[in-house]
Amino acid sequence: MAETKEPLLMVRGLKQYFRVSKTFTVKAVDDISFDIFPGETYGLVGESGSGKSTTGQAIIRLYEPTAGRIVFNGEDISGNLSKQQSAMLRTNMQMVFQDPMASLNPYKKIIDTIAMGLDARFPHMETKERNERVYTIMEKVGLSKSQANRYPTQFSGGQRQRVGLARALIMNPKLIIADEAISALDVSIQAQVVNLMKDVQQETGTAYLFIAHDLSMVRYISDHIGVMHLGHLVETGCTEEIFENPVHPYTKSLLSAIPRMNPHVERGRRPMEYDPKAFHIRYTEGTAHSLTETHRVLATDTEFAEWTQ
Ligand SMILES: Nc1ncnc2c1ncn2[C@@H]1O[C@H](COP(=O)(O)OP(=O)(O)OP(=O)(O)O)[C@@H](O)[C@H]1O
Repeated sequence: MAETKEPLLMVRGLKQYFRVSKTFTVKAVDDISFDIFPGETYGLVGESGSGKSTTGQAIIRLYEPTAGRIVFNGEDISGNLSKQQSAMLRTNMQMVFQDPMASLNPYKKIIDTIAMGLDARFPHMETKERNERVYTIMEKVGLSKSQANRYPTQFSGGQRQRVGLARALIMNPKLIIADEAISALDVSIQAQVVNLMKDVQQETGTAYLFIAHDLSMVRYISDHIGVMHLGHLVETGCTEEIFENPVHPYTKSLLSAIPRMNPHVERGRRPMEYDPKAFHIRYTEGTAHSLTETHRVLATDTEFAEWTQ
């Protein structure tokens, strides 16, 4: 079981603030902690602006974290990175973005886009081997070798996202951060890409940080889920626990907003009002050997007692 292993990624007290003016600081991510285990998927959900993307970007070190610790693959990567740590990160952690068209260079052939990581990391690799590796990975994501010399505009949205996944997979990463990777796709294509991601995970053992707002897809792919609201991780636990027994009012409100076919259920949607400043992390440390094993909720002691009665 995943929980008996050491976490692949440990995030502790991560804060990512942006100073936008002399007097105003955006607390995009405010003191969040969670673990991702090797080969598992951690779904990060929450409304727009809740800090999901910033969390992913801080983890892959597009930013210098304001505070907190990020331990990845046994290395503390929260401070200044050594050359060796940067190389480790560029190989073992990859990102797949929301808009495949915007993240692919339209003037670059697919073969060269997919090989970008290889070219940077192994500049002296023989062309034959490099191309063979690209063809293998293309096949893995359901693209054919004959498409390698085409340009992004010659692909559909779903195919472009397969290219994005191939570009990440070619480095054989331990963690892929998929930031709204399926949101721009048609619903039927979303399912195909998510199934592909699951298959790839089975085969390669890569872990995912799956950032999304579509809760049904998140439920389908994730082992654990974290719910973000206004920069806070208000609740985290295993997927079934969160869906079957949500504790935090925000999670309840988010789940109640999933569209249902039944009109009576539709009427039961609940708005959510609470003052996030009044909350603190009730369960910061799990009593068992892993943090994510404990269903953690951001709440005051009294509120927590009330919800769990
Ligand atoms: N570089 C930045 N400078 C200033 N503010 C930022 C920056 N990046 C993000 N923010 C702010 O941080 C907050 C969180 O943004 P973030 O993009 O992480 O949210 P999100 O949950 O991913 O939302 P979405 O789903 O819309 O992308 C927002 O208020 C955003 O405006």
